[in-house]
Amino acid sequence: MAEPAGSVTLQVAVDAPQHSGLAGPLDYASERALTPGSLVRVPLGKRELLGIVWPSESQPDPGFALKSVAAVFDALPPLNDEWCRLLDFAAGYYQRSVGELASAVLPPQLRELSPEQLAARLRKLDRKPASAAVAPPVRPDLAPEQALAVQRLQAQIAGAEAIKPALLFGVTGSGKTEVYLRAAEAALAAGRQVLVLVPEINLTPQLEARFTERFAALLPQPLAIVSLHSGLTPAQRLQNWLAAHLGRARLVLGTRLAVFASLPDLGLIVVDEEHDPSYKQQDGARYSARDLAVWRAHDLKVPVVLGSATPSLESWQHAESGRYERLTLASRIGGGALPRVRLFDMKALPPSAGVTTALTAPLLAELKARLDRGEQSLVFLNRRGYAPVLHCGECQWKSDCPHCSAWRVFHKRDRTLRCHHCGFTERVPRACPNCGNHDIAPIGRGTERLEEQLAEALPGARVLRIDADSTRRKGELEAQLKAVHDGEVDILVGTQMVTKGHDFRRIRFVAAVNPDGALFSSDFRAPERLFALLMQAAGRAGRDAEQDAGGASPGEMWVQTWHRDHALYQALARHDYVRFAKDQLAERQSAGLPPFAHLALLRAEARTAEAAKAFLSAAAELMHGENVLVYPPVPHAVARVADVERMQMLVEASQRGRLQTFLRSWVPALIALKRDHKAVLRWAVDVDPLSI
Ligand SMILES: Nc1ncnc2c1ncn2[C@@H]1O[C@H](COP(=O)(O)OP(=O)(O)OP(=O)(O)O)[C@@H](O)[C@H]1O
Ligand SMILES: [Zn+2]
Repeated sequence: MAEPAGSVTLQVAVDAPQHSGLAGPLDYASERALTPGSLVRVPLGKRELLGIVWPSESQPDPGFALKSVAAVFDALPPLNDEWCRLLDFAAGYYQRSVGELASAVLPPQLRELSPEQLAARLRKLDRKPASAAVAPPVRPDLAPEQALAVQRLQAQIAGAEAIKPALLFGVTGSGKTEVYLRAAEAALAAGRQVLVLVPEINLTPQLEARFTERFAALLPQPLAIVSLHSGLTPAQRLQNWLAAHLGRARLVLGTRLAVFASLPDLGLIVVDEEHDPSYKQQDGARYSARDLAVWRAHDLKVPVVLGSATPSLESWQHAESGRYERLTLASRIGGGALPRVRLFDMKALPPSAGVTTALTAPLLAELKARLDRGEQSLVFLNRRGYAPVLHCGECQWKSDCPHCSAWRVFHKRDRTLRCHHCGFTERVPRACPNCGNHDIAPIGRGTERLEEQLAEALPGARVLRIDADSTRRKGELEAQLKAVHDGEVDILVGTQMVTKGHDFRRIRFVAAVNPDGALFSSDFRAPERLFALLMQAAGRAGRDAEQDAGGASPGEMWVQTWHRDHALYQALARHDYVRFAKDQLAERQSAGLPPFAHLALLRAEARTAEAAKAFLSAAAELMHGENVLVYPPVPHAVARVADVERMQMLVEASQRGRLQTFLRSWVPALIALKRDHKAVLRWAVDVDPLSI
């Protein structure tokens, strides 16, 4: 029966911040019934916002006049149930409102366009020309281990095998990408869409090129292969999102936000470098795209592949317990050897002139020898800038940031002191601002200084630095990577930006010059991250087996360390992730840490540490007799940023369900509690926090 005009009550998810107390979808009146998942515009306070009609039971008459839906995006098919379930789950799990999460993950332009404008964009999609015809690609014959992995995945895709998340544990250069390509091919052939997630925007062009090369002939329709990440222009992002939503895009490649793409025929999810911390969103709704990918695949009963040479300990534990199926690629393509890892004992180094703590005499000699043979090398230092701090030898002044509990980093190129936390930037002073001494000097080194020192020590060498500073402008990174691939670079200096994922064919030698810092961090995940980073870095060396055969010197990695005997380095030297994981998991288990316990972190920020702490202490008071353990509030590792003090408090539960039950009642209580703590500027709950 058609209802009279204005009489339907709809639930609409809108971006009302959770802290406003408007947690769930809100009621609106509508002239006609709308399918759940329809996009609408609705009034909220003085504004008009994008909303999504949310699936719900039929609503009783509220007994008062509701505001009406202002406009309906009729031209756009509604988001489907599966998408709404994903949002519901993620919002609940990470303790945010559905509307807030939806607004964070939908293309920003959707919020700005009117229904007419959106309809015009949709028409524009129809006018996209098809790509030029290309020859079918040549596919390499699979190595035996690859073939086995592909076969297992194909069995799941074909429905011949029960669906179970697969952990593709493959050493660097073992051809994991080829396994993704074959699995994707099977899913595409079955008429399904494929979602491929990568941790870094930087890695998307390379991956897009590989997938396009493989599938361009199979998928000639316009927009059949698209990417989704925050580096796109708003118009591109909307276009690609729409293509996915309409089912035109068959293959979607993207960063963590792409896990929320609307994909009506989704049939396979790939998460490359699944251990990478970038999969965790670090503000707003702090979701883990990796974990949501696993949830989404489970919900849809489609296969998901998590790939890594150094899986997260969470995933590894699932493989050990049998919840995930482990698919192993133990050898490199072409039978190439993994690079030999040499732990270089800094204590044993005889003091000699001209030797700095990073560029030791033996390291320079090795780089020189490689240079003379025309081989490429990579020097890895995870710190950008020229030097982490400037120092006055007279009065001991240091270049601290006036707004943060951190040093300002010296950047020589533009002669600035820059705070990497709050961005505060000043010209480098000519003399010590404290005592006037002219002799102020940098302490320590970043990539910029390393680059300079290398160029001085090895005249004639073509040294290139790649880090966040050298790649600020669009296209710079691509150009720099191309120079490396084309052999126009002898020595590449870089941060972790260059250690991840790149298929460098010419690099034979990798040196990590100062990695010890993370060994003694208070964060229990620091060793896991360091190990992964160094394994990745090592993995950039000697990737081309033909060069091995061609008599080039063996691929090698040097680690300059003061702690040669540390178990982490010993495992690294043997490429023994399995042993490393076993040791770490034993430690985690005896300490009651994840994956054997489940954590949430309550963070609070205020002008004073006392105010932040008072809120956290009061929050702890709220939870009497609960099944969770609360640790005392502690300052954040960088306690003050931009004049704001940051405190945090850890909550631990033995089971995920218990933690969730607890959070469901605690978070609303925190919203109320905040009203009595006016000095608190911001607070947030981080579920499954990554850095502590
Ligand atoms: N079966 C195969 N035959 C020949 N070459 C292959 C095969 N599989 C992969 N390759 C090539 O081997 C190289 C390494 O593969 P790939 O980049 O997929 O490794 P990976 O396991 O993803 O490495 P990493 O973890 O270091 O990124 C690539 O250049 C790829 O084209
Ligand atoms: Zn600062």
